Amino acid sequence: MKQNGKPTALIMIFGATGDLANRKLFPSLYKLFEKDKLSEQFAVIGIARRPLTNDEFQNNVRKSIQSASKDDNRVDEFASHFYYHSLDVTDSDSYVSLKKLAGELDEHYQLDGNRIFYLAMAPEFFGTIALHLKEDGLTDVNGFKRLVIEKPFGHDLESAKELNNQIRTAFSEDEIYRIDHYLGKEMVQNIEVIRFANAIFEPLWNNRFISNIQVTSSEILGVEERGRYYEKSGALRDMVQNHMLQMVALLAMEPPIRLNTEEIRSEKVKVLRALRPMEGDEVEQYFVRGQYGSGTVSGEDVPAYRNEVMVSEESNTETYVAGKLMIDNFRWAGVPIYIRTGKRMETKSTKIVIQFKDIPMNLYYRTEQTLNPNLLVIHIQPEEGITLHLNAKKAGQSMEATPVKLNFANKGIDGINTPEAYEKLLFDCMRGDATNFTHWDEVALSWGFVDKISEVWENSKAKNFPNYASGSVGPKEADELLERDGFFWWPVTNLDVDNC
Ligand SMILES: NC(=O)C1=CN([C@@H]2O[C@H](COP(=O)(O)OP(=O)(O)OC[C@H]3O[C@@H](n4cnc5c(N)ncnc54)[C@H](OP(=O)(O)O)[C@@H]3O)[C@@H](O)[C@H]2O)C=CC1
Ligand SMILES: O=C1O[C@H](COP(=O)(O)O)[C@@H](O)[C@H](O)[C@H]1O
Repeated sequence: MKQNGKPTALIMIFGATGDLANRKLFPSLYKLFEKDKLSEQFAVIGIARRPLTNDEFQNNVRKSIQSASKDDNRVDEFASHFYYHSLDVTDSDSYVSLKKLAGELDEHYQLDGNRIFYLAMAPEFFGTIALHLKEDGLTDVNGFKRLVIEKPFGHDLESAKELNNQIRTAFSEDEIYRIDHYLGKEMVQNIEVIRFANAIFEPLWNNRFISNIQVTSSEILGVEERGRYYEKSGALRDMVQNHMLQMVALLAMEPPIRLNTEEIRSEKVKVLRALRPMEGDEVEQYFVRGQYGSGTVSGEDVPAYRNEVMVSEESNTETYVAGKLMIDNFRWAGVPIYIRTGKRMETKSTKIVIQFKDIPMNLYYRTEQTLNPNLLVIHIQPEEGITLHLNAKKAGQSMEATPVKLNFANKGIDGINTPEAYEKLLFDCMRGDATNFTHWDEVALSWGFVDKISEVWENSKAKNFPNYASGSVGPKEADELLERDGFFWWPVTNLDVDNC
């Protein structure tokens, strides 16, 4: 049910005193409220163990959105919708009082029994919470019930299946919203539009015209305080299984017959099914792992991964992955899709470069000039936009060609203030649009692919770790991966919209 077309719901945030809730969820909800996308009929119950009064919790909420707003009255009004319930999620008894509070708020705000359960907690609790929600009757409602679940969704295919079975006892697949925050990014959502709304791209979007695709997501940050989690995860599970493969699926999928959740997901699933599987001894041929050593980042000396807090001095965990993916279907046969992601790199940048094949005959050969390949660059972050690299005539008497760039930058458009990924995703969830969340089939196929690689890496110690310095572009083996195919990584720094 909606009020003036706006969604109404009771949102229960499990892990409401944590980092994610404070840094992302409260500010995103506030943005929706400020933009008048939330009706007055909403309430939030924050859940965590530590004892807090409603007033203390509302103060925390106010603090978390301080930088997002100057309007104190709006902030107070927003915070008044927040309630706190202290509960240990493993303690069966405490769900009874949570149910009572939920019922009272439902009535007070006339929420029509709509409930969103947002699990912003460590994944080991996901199954327990879902079971309690069902057993203790919190999911017995007249309205909709939706479960929003954070990553990581399992550690491998087997554990992901186990977790999925647990949450499926309480929620059906279409009630589960598995967050991949990359799917909430403006320019990731734009991939579909660039491809399917432009006559000049879609006819060329195949192995006849594209020579290779490069997807880079590099970070300046190291592992920070997340050593305990990251040691068991590594870049493969942390970034490749989800964000990187999701971007690849969007780039490679067939045009869906309709722009709805089922059709788009079904096309993405087909891409993941077509990923060329690797046998154990092929992993080294297709994938490169790296771990950062000490170095200088943005003028500051930083320690090696092995010297970070909660990290073993002999850690075999990768903080960098580069890989070559082959999609064995009619459209993509023979086109390598290279991916790379790493921590403590020289720059923060997520970019997609589509490199087109050279034209069949270079008419400008007499000038002994090598033409640059046409590139379409999709700038995901920090800058958002598109650059098309072309060749044009150099001004003057000669017929020499010179590279030119056509740019579109989101920030160049008046009034555009791209919403944060979490803002978009929360709104989608409230509206019941699951397109930008991952379906179980996508999760299972991604784990199936990644498990092959992690099995090999876990059973063979990387002899050369650390193999790249903090602040660098990663290990040399990643360059060799492309050199073997006659390609090179397009440097992400020179392709910026701002540099054009
Ligand atoms: N932080 C981020 O940017 C991102 C986080 N995630 C994922 O989101 C989830 C939460 O991350 P994050 O916010 O960083 O984690 P934090 O460690 O900061 O927060 C954990 C929260 O869980 C609560 N909690 C812990 N144990 C219990 C318990 N037994 N019963 C009730 N509450 C409990 C804690 O409060 P208390 O101690 O008071 O009980 C706290 O509110 C994780 O799955 C993480 O992987 C995903 C992407 C980004
Ligand atoms: O999910 C994760 O993503 C972040 C990178 O996200 P971005 O939006 O800043 O590109 C990464 O730092 C983190 O390790 C990972 O868990």
